[in-house]
Amino acid sequence: MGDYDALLVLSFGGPEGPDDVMPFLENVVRGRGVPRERLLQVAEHYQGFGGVSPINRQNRELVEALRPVAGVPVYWGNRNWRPFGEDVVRRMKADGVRRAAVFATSAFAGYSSCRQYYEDIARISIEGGPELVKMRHYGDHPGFVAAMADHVRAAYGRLGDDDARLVFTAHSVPVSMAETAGPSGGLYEAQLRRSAELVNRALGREGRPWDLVWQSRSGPPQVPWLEPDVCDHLRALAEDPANASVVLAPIGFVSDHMEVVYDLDTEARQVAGELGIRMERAATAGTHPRFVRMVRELMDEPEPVPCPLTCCPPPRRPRA
Ligand SMILES: CC1=C(CCC(=O)O)c2cc3nc(cc4[nH]c(cc5[nH]c(cc1n2)c(C)c5CCC(=O)O)c(CCC(=O)O)c4C)C(CCC(=O)O)=C3C
Ligand SMILES: [Fe+2]
Repeated sequence: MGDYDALLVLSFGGPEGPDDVMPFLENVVRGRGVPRERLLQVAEHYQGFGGVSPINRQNRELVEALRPVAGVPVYWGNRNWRPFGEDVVRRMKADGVRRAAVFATSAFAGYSSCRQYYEDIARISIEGGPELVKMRHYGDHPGFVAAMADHVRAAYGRLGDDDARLVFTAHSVPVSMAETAGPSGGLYEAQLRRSAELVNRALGREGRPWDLVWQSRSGPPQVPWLEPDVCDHLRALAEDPANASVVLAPIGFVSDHMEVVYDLDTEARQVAGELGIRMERAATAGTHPRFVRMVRELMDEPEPVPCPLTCCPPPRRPRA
């Protein structure tokens, strides 16, 4: 349908050793007004894992899983760390690629999750190089929904408690960014809610409660971000003794990132333990075969209409 001669997996990138951590973080926050203290704190999270984020390994595994299904050569490049998108595009040009489907490792609308990938594409595109066509948002795709549902079901199985509270999480963003997501605003949260509802339904749990809460807040404290934070939510749930256990489902992430292994598996797990709540974290979509097949199905859809340039504008710099 889309007639692509290559597939480019475009991702965020992450450090792969202690010396990578600070240069990586400086790439991420360049000009974004993230306070120094927050940056040093996040650097500690990475150093606690030997300076290695799980994201690159997960992306390598995704690329390997895609090779036999994509039907075209598969490339991988990142915004913030090696292999950088700009270098990969030069290789694609040398290989004679003319028109590549771009699969961003972020499923939803919004500045960080969508617009920034369009900015990456504009920045890395070169004269005589491949045309780069970004695939659509896919949080509502049956492949993503089925993969998440399988992983949530497995978490319920490990917990052995069908009555565990189902708590979906996604990366918090500034309230102003959430309000301007999508052509008429609010689309990041609306898509996440829709996706959570579809997963809940796929589990045969319609009518039973689920929550969508936020994690990994950044930025200066005076800037409001989406709330409640997952740890505060666990504290609120603990007030009702009916909430003896919780399944956390990181629906806002397509693979394990530092935000998942630190903010959920380390921090939220500790809070749950202190509160006497039993907790299981569902796996991210990762290389679930249905999720992998989804990527090829996206390539077979009619070429997606690009988002209008007016939606998901970059945040205004907070004044120091
Ligand atoms: C919505 C969203 C996603 C989900 C969509 C998607 O998946 O793309 C996401 C993903 C990710 N965010 C990541 C890492 C970081 N994000 C930061 C900072 C920020 N994230 C934001 C939003 C999001 N981020 C925002 C509004 C900021 C404030 C600064 C700014 O406006 O840019 C910072 C700075 C330090 C801090 O945390 O304060 C880091 C290190 C990694 C890599 C993790 C790894 O290494 O495993 C990944 C996949
Ligand atoms: Fe982030």
